[in-house]
Amino acid sequence: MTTIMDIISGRDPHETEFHQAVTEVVGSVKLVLDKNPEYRHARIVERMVEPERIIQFRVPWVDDQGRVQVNRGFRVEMNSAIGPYKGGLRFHPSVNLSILKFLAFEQVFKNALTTLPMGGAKGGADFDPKGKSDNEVMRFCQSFMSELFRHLGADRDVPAGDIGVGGREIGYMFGMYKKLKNEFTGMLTGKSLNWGGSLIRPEATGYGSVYFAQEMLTTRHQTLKDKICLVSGSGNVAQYTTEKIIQLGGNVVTLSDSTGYIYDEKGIDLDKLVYVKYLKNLKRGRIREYAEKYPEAVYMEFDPAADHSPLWNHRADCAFPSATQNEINELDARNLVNNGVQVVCEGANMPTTLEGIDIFLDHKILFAPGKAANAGGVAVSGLEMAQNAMRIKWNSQEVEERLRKIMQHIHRECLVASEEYGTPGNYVNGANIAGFVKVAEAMMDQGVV
Ligand SMILES: NC(=O)C1=CN([C@@H]2O[C@H](COP(=O)(O)OP(=O)(O)OC[C@H]3O[C@@H](n4cnc5c(N)ncnc54)[C@H](OP(=O)(O)O)[C@@H]3O)[C@@H](O)[C@H]2O)C=CC1
Ligand SMILES: O=C(O)CCC(=O)C(=O)O
Repeated sequence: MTTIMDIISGRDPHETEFHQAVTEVVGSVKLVLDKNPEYRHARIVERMVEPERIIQFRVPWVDDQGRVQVNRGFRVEMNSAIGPYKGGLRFHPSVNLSILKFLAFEQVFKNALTTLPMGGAKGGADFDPKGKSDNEVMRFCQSFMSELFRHLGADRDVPAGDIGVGGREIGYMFGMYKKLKNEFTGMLTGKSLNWGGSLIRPEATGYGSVYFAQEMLTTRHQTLKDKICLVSGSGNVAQYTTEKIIQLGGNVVTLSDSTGYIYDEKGIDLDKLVYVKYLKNLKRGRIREYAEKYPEAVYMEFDPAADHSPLWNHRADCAFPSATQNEINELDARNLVNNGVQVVCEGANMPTTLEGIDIFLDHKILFAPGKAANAGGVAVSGLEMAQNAMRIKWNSQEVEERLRKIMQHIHRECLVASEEYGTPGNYVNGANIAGFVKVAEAMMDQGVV
């Protein structure tokens, strides 16, 4: 019998990240398909793994030396069964169709979990903003949007940020869209506060991830107070994960970027975090500089040839991988377990390999997959869309309270689904199944389209 994996690996044999994301979901939803043969008959999964539309385009721009540069831009519109396409844009040299298809696929289930009406998409370019001047980034963003604009709209497709795309890039892209379409609409989220952005959107992914960890700990009558936490990354998600952990009494001892990590045994407090935000968001420097400013911290360079990451080999209670995909492999997972970790909460998308996930599940670690744990970002994007549509603005308490309730709801949904399908406490199955059923039901209602 031909399996889903045969179909996708036959069609696109090199898309390893996409295969990984699909393997994980298919493993969970098999339980649903066995109970609901109508989904098999309607070939729901076969349809879900094929993007509704992929847009690929040339992005030419001129650098500060007057040389013409050419990048490749994409938007993968995966599924619009429950709402307009929604998901971030990633600017990073590693961007390709495999990575964007895995991200768009994950986004479909994540967005369904938020309970808000959003379909799933992801896009970006193999452009590296690192080391570029503001003017170069602006010219790139303008060129990127001069093609993508025709596919976007508040009721059609609403991108946001992701790796390499923050407030600066969203601003440049919004400006170009507005000029080309001569309209001011909420067709991007993550906008600045004074022109349509929502309070708490920058904080939302990190805060939401920590709320999710808190909910998981509550099931074991514990809190984050005094817990030692390993956080990877030092960008948007890592910064606000760290902030919320500190607010809840935990102790964050690591941060990283793609070249290395810092270990600060005394803990990163709110003052040090202010410096990290300045270093990463304004100075656009390297995390190494943290250890130069705070000599109590040590900096370790990553060895690209190493079989594990030393960041995950410290004594700790909780781990919040918040940098990128596949940053925790099987050996890292074993190291975390041997070092006493009880909670692994994925702020990044798919940061753990399939083998790593198995280790966590086998050891009954409280393991939250990214599509549940980091859904707070897109949830507040959904709230930004709602505020834009109503032409109102909620205050930060209101938005954060909605975020907290959404994360509690997602946590409950995951637990309920995992129990209903015979794997209690397995948040991977819970998230995949709860997200899948909502999208599958909408696809059944809407016929074969
Ligand atoms: N922003 C959001 O709202 C959401 C983000 N996510 C996910 O969270 C993760 C982080 O995103 P975000 O914080 O927004 O991105 P940022 O660009 O703000 O930060 C990314 C961080 O991860 C590091 N990083 C990036 N690529 C690699 C790599 N290949 N190897 C090691 N480190 C790397 C970066 O280091 P360096 O500076 O050296 O590149 C940087 O510290 C991603 O997986 C993203 O998809 C998920 C949900 C929402
Ligand atoms: O806010 C959004 O629309 C998308 C955020 C995102 O890219 C993600 O959840 O991975």
